[in-house]
This record gives sequence, C-alpha cells and structure tokens, in this order.
Amino acid sequence: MIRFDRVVKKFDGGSVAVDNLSFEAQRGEITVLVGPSGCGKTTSLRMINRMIDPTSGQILLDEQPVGQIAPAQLRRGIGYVIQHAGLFPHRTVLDNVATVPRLAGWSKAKARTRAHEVLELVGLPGDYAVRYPSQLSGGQQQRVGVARALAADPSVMLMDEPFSAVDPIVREQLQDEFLRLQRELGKTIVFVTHDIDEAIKLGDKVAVLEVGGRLAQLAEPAYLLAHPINDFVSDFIGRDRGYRALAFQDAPDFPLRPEPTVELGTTPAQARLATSDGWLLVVTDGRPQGWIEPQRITVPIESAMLHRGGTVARNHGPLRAALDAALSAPSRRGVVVDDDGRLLGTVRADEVLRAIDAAERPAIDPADIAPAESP
Ligand SMILES: Nc1ncnc2c1ncn2[C@@H]1O[C@H](COP(=O)(O)OP(=O)(O)OP(=O)(O)O)[C@@H](O)[C@H]1O
Repeated sequence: MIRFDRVVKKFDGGSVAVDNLSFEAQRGEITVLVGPSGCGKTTSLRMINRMIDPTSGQILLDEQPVGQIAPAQLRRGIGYVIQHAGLFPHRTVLDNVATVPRLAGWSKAKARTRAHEVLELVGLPGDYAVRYPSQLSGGQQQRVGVARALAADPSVMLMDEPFSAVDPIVREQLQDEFLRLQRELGKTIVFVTHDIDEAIKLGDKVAVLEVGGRLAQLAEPAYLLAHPINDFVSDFIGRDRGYRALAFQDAPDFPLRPEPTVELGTTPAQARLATSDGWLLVVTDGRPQGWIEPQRITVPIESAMLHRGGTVARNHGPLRAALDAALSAPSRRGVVVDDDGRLLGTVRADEVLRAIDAAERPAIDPADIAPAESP
C-alpha cells in the first residue's frame, strides 16, 4: 500500500504543486490520478520514487516512509513507465528491457531470459527483441516501456501518461491488454492521466486533483460518475456521465427475442423465404456478422454488402453495451451474444431503458454529505 500523508510540494519560486495531499493507493489495485494540466499529478507520482522529495508531509510504502529508503534501492522495487516510453535509442529492445534486472544485480543470462519472458507477456515476442526502438511503432515502444518496468517484477508500478502519445485505437488496445495483464499480475499501480475516460476505464479508484494540487475526490469510478462531490469534479467528468455510468451496471436477464437470420452466401431466392422486419441479420456459424436490407440481396450475400458500425452486447454484460447495441443497430434491435460470440437474440432500446430504470445506482456515502454550515 502507498499512503500520502499531508504531502506538500512547493517549488523554488513559491509555486505550490501539491497541497496537503492525503490518500491511499491500495495493494493490488490501480489508483488513477487524474486532473487538468498542472494540477500536480506528475509531481505526486515522482515523489513516490523520490525523483522529487516533498517539502513537508510523507509518503509511506507498506508503512515505511520512502524518505528513509535510499533512492536507488527504492527505485529497484518500483517499475516506472512514462509517455513516449523513454527507451535507450542505441540499445536493442531486449537490452532495453534487460537493463532494469541488470541494475538489480541479475546475471546477464538471467536478465535476458527474463526480458524475453516479459516481452512475450506484453505481446512483443520473437523478432522484436533484436530491433532498435526507432524500428517500432509508438504503441510497440510503449509495450517495451511496460515490459521494462515489469522486468524486475516490482510490486509497485508508477505510470505517467503511458498511453497518451498513441492514436485512439492503439490506445484502447494497450488499455485492454494492460487490464488483462493486471488481472494476472495484481501489482500496486499509481497511474497518471489527464483523460477522464481513461481514468474511469482503468482505475479501481480514481483520485481527481484540482489545480493547486488539492484532492477533490477519491472514489470508485461508478461512484464518481454517480456522485461527483462538487462542480469542479462534475465539470471535469463531463456531460454524458449518466450514460457512461451504465458501463458499470450489469444487464439483467433481458426478455431476448428470437431473431431470424441468414448465412453469408445465402441466395436471393433463399433470402426471400426468411421473414424479417425491415432488416435481416446475417450470421456465420451462429455468429452475427452484420445487417442487410432484404431488397439489396440481388446476389448471394457477401460480407462487403453488410451494414457496418453496429455493436453487439454480451449477455449479462454492461447495460451500456446493451443500450449501445440497440441504438447502433439499423434495425433498432440490439444483438445479444454469448461468451463465444454466438447469437442469443435481440433486445430493443425501450427494454434496456426499463432495465436501467430498475437498476440500482451506488448509494451515496454519508461522509460525502457536507455538514450544514453554521451561521
Ligand atoms: N521543477 C519545477 N520547478 C518549478 N515548478 C514546477 C516544477 N515542476 C512542476 N512545476 C509546477 O508544478 C505544478 C504541477 O506540475 P505537474 O507537472 O506535477 O502537473 P501535472 O498535473 O502533471 O501536469 P500535466 O498534465 O500538464 O503534465 C505546475 O504548475 C508546474 O508548473
């Protein structure tokens, strides 16, 4: 566990970067620090591994003040990932990753074996090991950065905007893989971002900081979306937070409707036999591929003829996915699949809305209700 205890950081010239910050980052959890530019996120992170020392207050790692641990020793037990990965350009990927265990005193052979292992873990096996950083895409460089931080198997990881410099699609892939990895590894992670969507997706807990380095609210994402504590947090979270909160509510047993389907390759004559209400769902091996308007079937159905862009929802997945599936289907019938991606049936938006109406929201914590001001 990492504990900030009334931490203050004033830089020369008097600017207060972090102001009386107290919070805990629990063992095995991802705690995200999020807030606008200049609110002290990076400064807070760097005080954990003593790249910066606080002006007052202290940070404890498993109840030991980090100020009592020599910086080099402290950093060997803490993985650190930054934006643009910060790789050594003249070393191969393998040597970049092996650097950290080498610093920790591992033999060259053991460090290299470990480097291969972690590269595999982050999805960069084989050939990538002998390349140089400039021969990798931005997303691949970030993976190497994560692999390097994991190489000495630290229990704590500090991550400073690790996925900010890559395009949105790659960012989402990296986030998904990071969550999968964390489910396996269970590290104690403090993660800095200015992107509230990233914070809500990745954080077990999210700490929202205000400019001036003050903690505005620390809560689980679902709670934060449901009960922002003040106007600053509510503005920062943004407008569509009611919809985004649905990502944390599991869908109940919907009354799924059977949906008539046709297979890819179905001929116009066969397609005419299928009953449909405006749109026909096309499947392969029971897995939905897309929708098609029956009047467009003038040749056997090919995948290029299908309407693109609709999403599918997993049974008992988040309500947000079910609502999105219903709204994004051209038929307005949301496609629901099982864990193997096979069609179970469809659900309409009004049925999802009824489920939303019945779903419980996180109850407000009495500690969040400010005491009445005395006159
Ligand atoms: N070495 C320094 N000397 C003086 N002031 C500094 C120094 N480092 C940071 N600051 C100031 O401290 C405040 C917090 O900076 P910090 O980098 O921690 O913010 P941040 O929330 O990480 O911002 P961003 O999202 O833009 O990276 C800012 O006002 C910054 O200008």
